[in-house]
Amino acid sequence: MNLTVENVDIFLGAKKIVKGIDLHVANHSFAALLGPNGSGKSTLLKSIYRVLEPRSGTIYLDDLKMKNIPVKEIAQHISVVSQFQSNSFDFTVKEIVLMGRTPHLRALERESSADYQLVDEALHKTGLYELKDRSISKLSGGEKQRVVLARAIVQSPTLMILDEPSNHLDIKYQLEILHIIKKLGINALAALHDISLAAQFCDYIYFIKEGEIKHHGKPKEVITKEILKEIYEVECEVYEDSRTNNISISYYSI
Ligand SMILES: Nc1ncnc2c1ncn2[C@@H]1O[C@H](COP(=O)(O)OP(=O)(O)OP(=O)(O)O)[C@@H](O)[C@H]1O
Repeated sequence: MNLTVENVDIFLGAKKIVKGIDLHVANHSFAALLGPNGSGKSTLLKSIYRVLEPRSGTIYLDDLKMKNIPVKEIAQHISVVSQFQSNSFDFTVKEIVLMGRTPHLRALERESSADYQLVDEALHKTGLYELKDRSISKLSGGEKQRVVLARAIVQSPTLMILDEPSNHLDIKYQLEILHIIKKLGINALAALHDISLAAQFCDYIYFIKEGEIKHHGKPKEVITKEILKEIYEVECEVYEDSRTNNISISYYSI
């Protein structure tokens, strides 16, 4: 499903944290939300996956207002990858991943062999198959992060919302997780901190600062030293690697 955020304001307590944001993720694209600590990325994402209610503005899935769509139906379309919540310590990896099928089951319906097949595929994709019978409490931070991604994949979403999905991951798995998301070919919106990786994998970038979208565009249009200085207050040079065509950024020390 396509996501449209229209003129959204979000308050936390008395403070306006997100200010008049417009954003659009459509046509199987992968968009990144980039910005400094405290700029409002998680707050905006939480309003999209309905943990926070915007004070004003409208969020649409296709042309339906999100607040009018039943929660179960939303869960059939949107999956969320955020930080792992540690309240599921008794479950195995496979059991947690299987929970991703719940929105697609009727009351008391048992999972079918097709559901288990999806789980096995997601475990292979995320490099977790060997760990499938291990208790979630016995995983490293990065392994838990991959379990959350695997569960989100088996949910078969048409829109994935990710809040710093590669936070705990080493570089191999950062590359893999972004590659997996890209290959899903669905709409995805991810808050990220690594600008070069966002440039490499994302189709479109939104730069947020102090709760406002300051710039947006294709990676090569908006990842410039001038914009990075404005957003992050650091000096840098932006290069294009002639062999890979990827953007690389060299920062000056402060
Ligand atoms: N309950 C609250 N009341 C007031 N302000 C809050 C509350 N919760 C968070 N904030 C503030 O809201 C701002 C936005 O936080 P948010 O988590 O959305 O930022 P972020 O861009 O995701 O940051 P990071 O990159 O550090 O994860 C921060 O300045 C934070 O201190």
